[in-house]
Amino acid sequence: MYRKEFMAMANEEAKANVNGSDGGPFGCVIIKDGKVVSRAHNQVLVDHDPTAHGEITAIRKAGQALGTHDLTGCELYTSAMPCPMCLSAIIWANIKQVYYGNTADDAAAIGFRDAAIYDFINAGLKGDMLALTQHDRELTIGAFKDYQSAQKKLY
Ligand SMILES: Nc1ccnc(=O)[nH]1
Repeated sequence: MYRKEFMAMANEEAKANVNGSDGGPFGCVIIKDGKVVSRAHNQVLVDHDPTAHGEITAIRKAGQALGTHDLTGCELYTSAMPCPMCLSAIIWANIKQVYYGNTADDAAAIGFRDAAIYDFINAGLKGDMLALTQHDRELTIGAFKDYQSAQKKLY
């Protein structure tokens, strides 16, 4: 169930980057059983890490706090609509509930590319944002096959 106090907390994290200079104005809080597991803001600039979005940083901290990569049962509050990278990370983490404040268009209005990346994906990964081409599958497929065989031996 949505609780405004947690969105306010995510917003406080976002505002920390308006006054400070760790990165963009994005904050995130992860909740489990009504308790804060982690809170974080965008650290792209301070970490020299383009993946250090508020959501990714909060997921990393939650994994450390809970001792697992599986955040089943957690809820995520973010001050802005997750970008495609963060959306994927949230799904990989098995988080099933996300509450967000600002929209991707709001982020575009202050110069962030979230909406442009969604447009690229919706256009079937075609366009000049990224050249994405497949090569030499016969070279790379072996690791997948070996992984599958090894896993099967475990059961
Ligand atoms: N939703 C977001 C977009 C960009 N950066 C972030 O940290 N979060």
